[in-house]
Amino acid sequence: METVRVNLGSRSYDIALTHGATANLGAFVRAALPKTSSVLVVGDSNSWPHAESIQATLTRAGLRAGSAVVPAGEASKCLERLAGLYDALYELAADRSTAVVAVGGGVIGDLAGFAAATYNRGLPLVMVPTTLLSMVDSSVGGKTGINHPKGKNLIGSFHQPAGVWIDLAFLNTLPAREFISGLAEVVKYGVILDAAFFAYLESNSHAVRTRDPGALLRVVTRSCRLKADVVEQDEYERTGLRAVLNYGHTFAHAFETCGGYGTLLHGEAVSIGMECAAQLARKLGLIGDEFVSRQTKLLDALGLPTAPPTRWPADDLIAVMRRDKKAVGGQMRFILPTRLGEVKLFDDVPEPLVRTVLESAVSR
Ligand SMILES: NC(=O)c1ccc[n+]([C@@H]2O[C@H](COP(=O)([O-])OP(=O)(O)OC[C@H]3O[C@@H](n4cnc5c(N)ncnc54)[C@H](O)[C@@H]3O)[C@@H](O)[C@H]2O)c1
Ligand SMILES: O=C(O)C(=O)C[C@@H](O)[C@H](O)[C@H](O)COP(=O)(O)O
Ligand SMILES: [Zn+2]
Repeated sequence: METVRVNLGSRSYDIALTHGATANLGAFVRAALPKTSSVLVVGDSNSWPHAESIQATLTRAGLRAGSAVVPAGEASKCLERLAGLYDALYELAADRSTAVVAVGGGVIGDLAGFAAATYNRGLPLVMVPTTLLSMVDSSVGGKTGINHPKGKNLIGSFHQPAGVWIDLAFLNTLPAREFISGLAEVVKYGVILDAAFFAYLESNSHAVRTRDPGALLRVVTRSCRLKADVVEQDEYERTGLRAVLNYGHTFAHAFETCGGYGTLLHGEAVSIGMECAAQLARKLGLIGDEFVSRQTKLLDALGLPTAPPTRWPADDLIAVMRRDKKAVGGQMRFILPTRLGEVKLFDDVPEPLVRTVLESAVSR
């Protein structure tokens, strides 16, 4: 077992990286949360087989374990499903030591995490990510929340988990499209923080895409460490540093929102968003053609899309971008690359340039 430590003072926690060792999760939860005697295990209709066996494991460890299942998919990041989790916590007679155990992808982590952040004004949270995307990104760092029909993740809070339990064996049941979607956030780390990691992905794209165990462990461990380093320095996205994790996301969130949260997977939208951000940076003279083509080639090699499936009206996309959480006074903000391994925040990008990038995106 490997461990990545997230150092946040009294909110520090371990990310445990295992392979097929989930029988030990009870001991992990007991060590992280010695005062906890009851848990609510939350999963979705696809992650449920894993969640059910986790519920049994936690019961064997002497914890009173209730459960709640929500329908799979992005649409579950909504008020109705959140209310269902509050009801389940009430039925369980949850007190402030009751832990929420989120077993699933980013949807379950964000939704159950927000229920944990708000029920009784805050319950302990344990993340058990079961998709690649949630292992490398959403289970780490404490962002929780749900969508507003007009804007992605507009309702939420920062609530760090008490521990993250990654079992790579969970990926054995993950469909290819979902696995590939998670790779977009992995490429993101290379672009924004680590040129050597980007080069590793270029040289090992086949091993990564075919889920070679060694490549997978390296990719997940490095991604968690890179994200933890950023979160440790700017936990609440106040200094602007954490915003680098939003590379490609100004565009991505607009695509997801205009698609009604049902057209593109989050990672697919991020991949297209990174392509748009690179095109924008090239038009601004921040980077050259070589950067753009290396990024596009890697995304292609990993099976990720680089153009939106539909031509959403630029006006609609821009309206969403102006309400993005990073926006200030309706001014769009973009994280743009300045060289491989480095990005900066820009809030003065001329709208016509953004429009050009959006309008040329489908035909690329
Ligand atoms: N909080 C954060 O920091 C953060 C970071 C990145 C993304 N996100 C959010 O995460 C969400 C995307 O996460 P995701 O890609 O994990 O999507 P997801 O949670 O919808 O999971 C993808 C699909 O895989 C299924 N699934 C999950 N585990 C499985 C398994 N082991 N075997 C078979 N099927 C399985 C799910 O039921 C779902 O159908 C988005 O809502 C995004 O906004 C949050
Ligand atoms: O953890 C972060 O910070 C991120 O930005 C990670 C992103 O991959 C993730 O999609 C996040 O939910 C987007 O943040 P948001 O604040 O724009 O909703
Ligand atoms: Zn993301």
